[in-house]
Amino acid sequence: MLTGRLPQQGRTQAGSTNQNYLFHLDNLSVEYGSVKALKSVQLTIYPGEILFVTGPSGAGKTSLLNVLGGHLAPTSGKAILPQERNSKHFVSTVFQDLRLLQKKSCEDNLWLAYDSSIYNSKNDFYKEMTDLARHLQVHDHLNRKIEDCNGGFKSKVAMIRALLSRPTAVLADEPTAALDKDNSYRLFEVLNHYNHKKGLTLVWATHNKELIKQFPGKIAHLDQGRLVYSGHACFI
Ligand SMILES: Nc1ncnc2c1ncn2[C@@H]1O[C@H](COP(=O)(O)OP(=O)(O)OP(=O)(O)O)[C@@H](O)[C@H]1O
Repeated sequence: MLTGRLPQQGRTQAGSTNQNYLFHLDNLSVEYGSVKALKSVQLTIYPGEILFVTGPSGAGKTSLLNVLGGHLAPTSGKAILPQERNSKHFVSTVFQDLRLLQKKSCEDNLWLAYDSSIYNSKNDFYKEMTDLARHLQVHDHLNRKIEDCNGGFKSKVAMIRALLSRPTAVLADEPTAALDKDNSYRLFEVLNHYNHKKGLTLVWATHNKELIKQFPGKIAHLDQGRLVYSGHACFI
């Protein structure tokens, strides 16, 4: 089994922020009317890191991912995002609701990620798509309509679509919520492989402590909108 790389690069000796980061949140807050979803969050994510965002329901995990993906503007503070600094960076988000086209087949949904400027040919894209589908054991049913698939199957399709866009970073919001233990591990192994092979940065909101223990990375733990712990996962 592949294991996660401990993310040391980009840190100065004293542990302070240097400029090689991918994402940087500076004293960032998000409010929805009177609800304070994120409070003065300070967070830096470096290229090639695996970061698990943890915390109880309502702690602010989705809000944090939405800020990182550029889908939600902070109420105050600053978010410095890779996709805004450099157009060669692409950040792909797997939302909790997956955002798949229900009436289309799985394969049609995956083809939405095809971009002729990043693939040499449609054959190359098709090969990568079928390889990923085989690893995640969905290859026999790619002609199924999304509306006819179960939740776990759909989350795998959404993750494959995200990876096919060859992103710098994947932001995934509870992607294993509908998966059993074996399928959760299988999905994470594929992501871990992309992390090792291609330096993919992964930010993963999850309640799944077993998964975190199995694949070492870092943790950002939120509680009522505050980032109360940021560091290596071995301390959970
Ligand atoms: N669009 C919104 N309008 C008003 N309040 C919101 C909105 N989105 C989130 N909230 C509130 O902001 C807080 C943080 O929500 P968020 O969804 O970011 O937390 P979470 O940790 O992802 O929760 P969960 O694990 O249940 O998905 C919660 O109190 C939530 O009710």
